[in-house]
This record gives sequence, C-alpha cells and structure tokens, in this order.
Amino acid sequence: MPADPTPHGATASGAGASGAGASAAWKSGDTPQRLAQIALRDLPWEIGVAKPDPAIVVDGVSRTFGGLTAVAVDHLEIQRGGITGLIGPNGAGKTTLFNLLTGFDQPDTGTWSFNGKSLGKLAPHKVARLGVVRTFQLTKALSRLTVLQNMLLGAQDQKGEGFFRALVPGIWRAQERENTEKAMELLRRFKLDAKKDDFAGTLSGGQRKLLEMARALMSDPEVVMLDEPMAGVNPALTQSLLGHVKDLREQGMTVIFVEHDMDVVRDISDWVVVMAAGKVIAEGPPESISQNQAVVDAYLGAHHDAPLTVEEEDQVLAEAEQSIARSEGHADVLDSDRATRGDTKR
Ligand SMILES: Nc1ncnc2c1ncn2[C@@H]1O[C@H](COP(=O)(O)OP(=O)(O)OP(=O)(O)O)[C@@H](O)[C@H]1O
Repeated sequence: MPADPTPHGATASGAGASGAGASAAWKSGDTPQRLAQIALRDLPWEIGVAKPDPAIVVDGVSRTFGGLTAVAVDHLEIQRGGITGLIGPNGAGKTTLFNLLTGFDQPDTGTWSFNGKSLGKLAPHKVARLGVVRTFQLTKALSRLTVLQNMLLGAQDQKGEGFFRALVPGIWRAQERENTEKAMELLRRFKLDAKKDDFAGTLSGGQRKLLEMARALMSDPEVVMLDEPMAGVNPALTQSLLGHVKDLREQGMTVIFVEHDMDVVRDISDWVVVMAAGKVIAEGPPESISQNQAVVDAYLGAHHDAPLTVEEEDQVLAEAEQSIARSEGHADVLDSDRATRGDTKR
C-alpha cells in the first residue's frame, strides 16, 4: 500500500505545483482526506482544470462504436489521494472511460498517463502491475473458485511464475504463504474471512462486491477505480462498502468511482466529474454540481425514459382523449363530461 499520502511535488508544509492558496494550508499530520480537500478547495469549477498533484492525466481520448461516440474527453486530471466521483446519465461513457484507462479497451485517439507514465496500449495486467486497478459493474468473481482462491488470483508479482524461480520451490512456497496471509488479512478487514472456503458463487451480491474490492487490493494499487460499487447492494452492506471506500483514501490511495446515487456521491467525493454523451460536461466539488445548469439539463434529458408520475400519466391520458375527441368531432361531449365532473382544465 502507498505509505506516504503526502501529494507528490508538495512538502508537508505545502508547495504544490499550482493552487498555491490551497497548498499553503497543508500541515504535517493532515489526513489524506484533508489533504485532498485542501488541494481541491480553491480550484475553479472548470472542465479540464489542472489539479495540484494529478495521479492520472487524460488528453484527447476518444472511442467510437460504429457511428456512436462513446467517449470524447479533451482533458481530465484526477487528483492524487482524493475520491473522485464520476457521474452521468446512462450511456454517458463512464464505463467505457474506465475500460480505456485500465487497458480493457483501446481508444481511437488520445493519450493518458499515470504518475507521468503513458498507459496507452498496455494490457490490463500491466496497468494493474503499475498500480491502477478496477472493479466491474457486474462483478467478475469466479463462481466456481473459493473466496480465498479468488483473492489469490488478484496477487501480483507471482514469483512462482518465472521459469527459473519455478525450479526453486522454496521461493514460490514462501510467496504463496505471503499471499495467503495478505489475502486473509484483507478478508478479515472486509468481514469475509469466515467464507474463505465457500465458492464465490454462493455469496450475496453485496458480498461479491466486497470480494471484488478486496481482491483489487491484493496488488497494492495506488489508484482504485470502482464501477458502481454500491449497485445492487442491500442497505446494511452499503454503509460498510462506503466505509471501505473512505478507508482506501485514508490509506493514501486515489479512488475514482462511478455512482448514480447522488447522496452517496455527495457523502464521499472530494471532487465530482460529470459526463454526458461521452464528454465531460462539468467538474467541481460535490456542492457545485447541483447548481450547474449543464448537469441539470443532462439529467433532466435522461429522465425522458423514467416512468411517468400518476399526475403526468393523467395529463397525458387527458390530452390524448381530447385530441381523439376533437379529431372525431366530439369535443363538445368531452367538454360537457368535464363540466359534469367540475373539471375546468382543458
Ligand atoms: N462494446 C460496445 N459496442 C457498442 N457500443 C458500446 C459498447 N460499449 C459501450 N457502448 C455504447 O457506448 C455508450 C457509452 O456506454 P457506457 O457503458 O460507457 O456508458 P455508462 O455511462 O457507463 O452507462 P451506464 O451508467 O448505463 O453504465 C453507450 O451508448 C453504449 O451503448
């Protein structure tokens, strides 16, 4: 795990690359949460704004599927040590962006880097080895492996994999023991230790989400990307999951998570990035988002598919009735019917 949460390029007393007003407030002993908040506090709420200490920088990344532009992000920086919420209506391109950043998909154009190192064209396991891991909207726990076996699959740097090392069983046995100890420690933290020998397929949806998060931590990541970690999780486990996400920041990790529940987003994000139709349409601290007209429009637009309320349904029916009656020359019948009911609305 990253031991030193102090932002790169910043001393404990505070000299960040930019945002000088904010960095002046850094004190030794500040928690990662406070450091991230201070680093982001005085930034303008502008799309593509430079962060004092970015872990990830995205430039001109686009991905199309046939004629559809799923992602078209001009410039985006993710602050190290903070929790960044990525929100947007269905189909906004959030998962596709995650896929691109973690090597699960390749873009048509663009570059992106982690700690200044380009991640373009790297396979997912290499991206993970460098320190960027992700979880999936639909969990990828392998049902027919046990919980512990799933955890061990997440371990990096398996010394037993190398040919010469494989000739020296002592090395891989020691490695295996180390990995198992680490897996058990994480399982205890996520309260899954009692289930270590159960098949992952027998876990509840929420427990699978926990397992996936725990497994992602086996590789000691610096950046953890969580795709809808709370989706389908019962309320009792939601709190526990939220606590775990906050813990990641306490341990100095950078977290990016996709979430639809705005209460959750407000609760845990230091910064929020909003996507719609593949583009970033707003970014800022959580409190800035609900005041942003572009965000309100994007969400209201997305709600065309939402079920109608009873009142809206009544109105649609009444209008349809009127239009049929008029086209058939019976408007008078509807008018007298409405008058009988004491309904004056047309
Ligand atoms: N493999 C694919 N082939 C074709 N179209 C795709 C593919 N993957 C994503 N898309 C399309 O790209 C757009 C962005 O999808 P994406 O899943 O990234 O959105 P999202 O913001 O994560 O949505 P949600 O919140 O519903 O998960 C959508 O229109 C989607 O249908």
